[in-house]
Amino acid sequence: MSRTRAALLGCGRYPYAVSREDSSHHMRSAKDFFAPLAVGAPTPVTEVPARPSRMIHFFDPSNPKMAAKVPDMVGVSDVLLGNLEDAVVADKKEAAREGLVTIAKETDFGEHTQLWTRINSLDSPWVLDDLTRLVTEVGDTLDVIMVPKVQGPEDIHYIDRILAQLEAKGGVQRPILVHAILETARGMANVEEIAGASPRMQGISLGPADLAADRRMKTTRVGGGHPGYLVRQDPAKGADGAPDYQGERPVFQQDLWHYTIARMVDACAMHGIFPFYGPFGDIKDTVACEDQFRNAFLLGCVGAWSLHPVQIEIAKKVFSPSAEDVAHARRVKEAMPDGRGAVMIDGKMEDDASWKQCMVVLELAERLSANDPELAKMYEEA
Ligand SMILES: CC(C)(COP(=O)(O)OP(=O)(O)OC[C@H]1O[C@@H](n2cnc3c(N)ncnc32)[C@H](O)[C@@H]1OP(=O)(O)O)[C@@H](O)C(=O)NCCC(=O)NCCSC(=O)C[C@](C)(O)C(=O)O
Ligand SMILES: [Mg+2]
Repeated sequence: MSRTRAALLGCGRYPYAVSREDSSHHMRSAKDFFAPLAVGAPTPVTEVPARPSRMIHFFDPSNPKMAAKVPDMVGVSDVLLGNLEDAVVADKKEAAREGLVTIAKETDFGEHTQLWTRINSLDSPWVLDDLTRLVTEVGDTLDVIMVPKVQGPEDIHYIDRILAQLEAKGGVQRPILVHAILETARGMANVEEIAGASPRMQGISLGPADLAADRRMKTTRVGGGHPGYLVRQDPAKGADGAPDYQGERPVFQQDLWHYTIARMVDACAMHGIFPFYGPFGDIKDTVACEDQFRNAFLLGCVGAWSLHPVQIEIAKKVFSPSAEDVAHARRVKEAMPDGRGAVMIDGKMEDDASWKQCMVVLELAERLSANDPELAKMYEEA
């Protein structure tokens, strides 16, 4: 804002009045950013650990059948998430919270499976007890807390501080990380600031159902495409040379979530955190689920949610690079060991930039196969 304009608006006392574009008023100083927010809280991480998180498998800790399956899913799912929010009815909220405390205490999650939770929304009557109970009782077992319906960086700042206070109170040894769900138009408009709001930020997921409702999109599906969202080929010319509007014309269904996912991926990449596609509600349509997951994988997401055991395998398949891509990446690395110059491989140009693309694939393949002998074997034979 210019000084004249600031004066005209009656804020002439502040010659450098903070404009809306200047977000620094939301931020702590760079030097304080990695200091604990409470005396006795663990020191924040400077880098988000890149642990395999191809699927975040949701279970309802108040559902005895689902809860009983958790120990068998250790080592099968990269992430197990005890859900306390939507899909858990109001009179089961406490049972879900207590169920999760018990599961966290009694289950050995091993080295490769993380335990996450999704807490109730910040305006709900349950969230304060969710945080207090979980962090002080099982804070050292919980890797990530997923926060629903995040509207802006102020929501993350609130969580950041209260987590530090509770970690200090519970003697938690390492900081619990935070994952935001993008499910409101305001959250979407603030996604870059949300991604950078705290060193605890681990990642962001798309929440397609709440987001669709909040935006007044007209799909009633939980994620996935829509046959009405399409482009149609031009009409062919009729016998008289005029367009034949009545003739058959192929249509191409488009991805309803393309803009949202792409923007979320950029926000996450710019802040060194991880983007995830969210849920795919049509459990029986495993084919379309795989397609949606793959679109997200290709655009940069590292994983998706699994709502039903059948979706774990889909995510594992999609979010692990294919043997073919790994083999190609290796060939490029062999042809250009230091990643410089330009060469031809199978009639295609490879250079410094495509070498980097190959490194993304190889690094992911290495990280995943370190935990998964089957995958390691597949890549070895590729
Ligand atoms: C879809 C439902 C109702 C079908 O449940 P079902 O019982 O009808 O399915 P089934 O095929 O008959 O189940 C077979 C067996 O698998 C078990 N089972 C089934 N699911 C699971 C599971 N997740 N984890 C572990 N076990 C599971 C189930 O208990 C059963 O066990 P049994 O053989 O012993 O009888 C059920 O799978 C379910 O409740 N899934 C989780 C739903 C959920 O968490 N929703 C919230 C996330 S999506 C969301 O919130 C939106 C978002 C982001 O916020 C936004 O876009 O805005
Ligand atoms: Mg939701």
